[in-house]
Amino acid sequence: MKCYPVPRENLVLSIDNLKDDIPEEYLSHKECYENVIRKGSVLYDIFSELSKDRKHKAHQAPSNAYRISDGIMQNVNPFLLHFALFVPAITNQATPEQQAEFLKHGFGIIGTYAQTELGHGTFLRGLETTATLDLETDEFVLNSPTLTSYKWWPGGLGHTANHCVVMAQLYVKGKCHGPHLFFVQIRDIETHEPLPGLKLGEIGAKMGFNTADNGFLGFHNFRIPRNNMLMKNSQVLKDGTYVESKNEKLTYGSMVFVRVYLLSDMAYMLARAATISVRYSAVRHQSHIKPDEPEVQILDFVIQQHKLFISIATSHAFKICGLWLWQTYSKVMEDIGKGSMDRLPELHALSCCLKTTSTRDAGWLIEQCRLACGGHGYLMSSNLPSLYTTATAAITYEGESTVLLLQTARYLIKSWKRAMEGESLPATVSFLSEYFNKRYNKWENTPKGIVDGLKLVVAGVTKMCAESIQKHVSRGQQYEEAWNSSSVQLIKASEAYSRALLCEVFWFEVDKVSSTLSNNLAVVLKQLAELYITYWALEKRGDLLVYTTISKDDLDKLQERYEELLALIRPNAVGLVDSFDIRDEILCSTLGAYDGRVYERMMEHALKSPLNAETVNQSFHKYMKPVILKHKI
Ligand SMILES: CCCCCCCCCC/C=C\CCCCCC(=O)SCCNC(=O)CCNC(=O)[C@H](O)C(C)(C)COP(=O)(O)OP(=O)(O)OC[C@H]1O[C@@H](n2cnc3c(N)ncnc32)[C@H](O)[C@@H]1OP(=O)(O)O
Ligand SMILES: Cc1cc2nc3c(=O)[nH]c(=O)nc-3n(C[C@H](O)[C@H](O)[C@H](O)COP(=O)(O)OP(=O)(O)OC[C@H]3O[C@@H](n4cnc5c(N)ncnc54)[C@H](O)[C@@H]3O)c2cc1C
Repeated sequence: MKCYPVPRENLVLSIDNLKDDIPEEYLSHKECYENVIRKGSVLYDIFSELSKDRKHKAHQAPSNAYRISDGIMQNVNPFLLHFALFVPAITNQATPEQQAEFLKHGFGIIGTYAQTELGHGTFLRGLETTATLDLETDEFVLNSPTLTSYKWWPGGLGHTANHCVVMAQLYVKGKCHGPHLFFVQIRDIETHEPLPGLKLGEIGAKMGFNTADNGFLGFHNFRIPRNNMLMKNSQVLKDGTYVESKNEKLTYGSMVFVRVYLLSDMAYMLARAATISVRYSAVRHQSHIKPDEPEVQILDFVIQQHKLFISIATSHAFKICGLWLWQTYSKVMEDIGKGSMDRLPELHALSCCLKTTSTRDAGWLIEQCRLACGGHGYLMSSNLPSLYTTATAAITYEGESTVLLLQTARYLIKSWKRAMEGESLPATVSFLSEYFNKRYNKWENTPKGIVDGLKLVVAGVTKMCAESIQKHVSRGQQYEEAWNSSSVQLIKASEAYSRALLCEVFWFEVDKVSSTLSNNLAVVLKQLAELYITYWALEKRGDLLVYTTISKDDLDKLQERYEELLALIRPNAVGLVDSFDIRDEILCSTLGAYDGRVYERMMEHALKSPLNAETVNQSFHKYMKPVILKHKI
């Protein structure tokens, strides 16, 4: 068996059969898939060795080794779900004995996480796949009773995975106990043929993610041993006794893991887009600032700095907040391991709003980076279009953004009620209790002052939501109807909360470590953090005018400071994206390569187009020429 040392980028990137002769955009849908499986299998082998060394734990931050695959795959790795959800679901939701059993083949099996169905993605209690206990045979019988109950979307499900964790409604002795997770083999290990009683396939071409092999799966009286239900939190005994979980939401734990992780993932996606667009903006000369001087680097246009520097700052914000959220996640997982669920609602609320904001921001900021590169940003060889379609998928997967923001709003409203009753609150929402004492505080035009102002916005909007719900209830609506009637404001409360969290954590984490950094580094990091906070104060000036004592004069001063920060960051802009340290082979961009040879790389890439293999394409003679000659005067 090949034995790899812990992979380093240069080891992985030096493996010849991981390189593409033809750029992926010129391959067919099927060739694309076959190509990523070819490369993914090599990486899977390497990462399997790596993961064995690291003994995957439920809440250990995944190594960033999988980032190397971004460069190799140049798209989504169909094996990703194995590492992102299948293994974490088993280590999170199965007993130790089951883990030993299900993972005994180590990386000899390839899994995915099959929860979403054709008819349901958000409303998990509405999932239709059933798992019914057969007491006589000590098995569960899995069925897809309707077309809408077919599993639909799981990554790697179409043609890659041979196992999956399936979420199905548990039926024991005629009673439904709600969604539970089951370990299911779906293909023969040797032949890879679908097992009898299954209908498997891929769901077709998508806006992006086209190498993720998202698939569908239907069950027809498919039997699995009773022991294949993941039984760490709830159990079904041999005699059919159902032992319920201490908290039914623990079943959803695997989703929390990915949501928490996505903050860091988006930091990395943005770092790539910022690197490409800032480097390109340093190379591209276009137009004049002073009429009698040569054409300038487009990075010297202040509006270009306004478009791009927020992406540099946001990448650092997400990276720092991602570490903070990861530490929170790990602590809560440890508490749950000791039997305490107290902080699970807080973790759920934090992960929901931060996953949503980070994926949404990554989407529009990557698009802003693309647009800032003009026509060349529209080329697939710039890699900006692919970064956009990959990042924006995350706004939907792992919990659709609107739905998750409403989850956080649920937590904010509950916290507001507790605050009004004088209860003490977790630190992440304790500012709600201080609203009435602080809402008329004098505005401070400092990063801390802005953070305090953003928190007042959260409290003010949350109060408005609570009053709106109460108003609808007093007019005769049921609470759930009143909730629905107030949902536009509830989304606003969650968005404001998420922004305040990001600004607060970014500023105070940077402030905390700055004394340990070299002066130059501390200065630049603080400039980025202040740019981020000032950017969002200006974006949210309307809310600040409503809920704080900020004045027009304060805002004018903030605008001035923001423009000062752009000028201060300009000399370091290229150095800042270079410090993301993303190699050309992983950046995969003709516009963003370290050596700045943009035009040469663009031409080299263009010549790889199959269309350029001949000077006259056969279609001229077949189709064009007859028409031209017919109409020739
Ligand atoms: C080498 C290593 C690599 C590793 C890398 C990892 C990186 C990852 C990068 C990308 C990876 C993969 C690409 C694609 C992956 C995509 C995978 C998927 O998409 S899997 C499917 C995801 N689906 C969802 O997220 C579904 C969203 N829906 C829900 O979560 C729930 O249905 C709901 C929250 C919307 C509704 O819950 P419901 O039960 O219907 O009821 P309520 O709304 O009333 O909530 C009741 C109660 O429960 C609490 N709750 C809900 N969810 C959770 C949770 N997850 N955790 C904890 N608590 C939860 C909620 O707060 C309520 O509590 P109350 O006390 O009653 O208020
Ligand atoms: C690229 C990609 C990869 C994926 N990978 C996987 C995977 O590996 N495994 C897996 O199981 N799933 C996967 N999914 C599925 C994904 O998790 C679902 O698409 C997601 O959970 C949303 O569910 P849905 O698509 O059914 O949309 P729906 O839930 O039908 O939502 C549609 C619209 O209705 C709105 N809506 C729904 N409920 C509410 C509500 N309560 N209040 C207000 N508005 C509401 C939503 O906001 C949304 O705008 C993937 C999806 C994508 C795009």
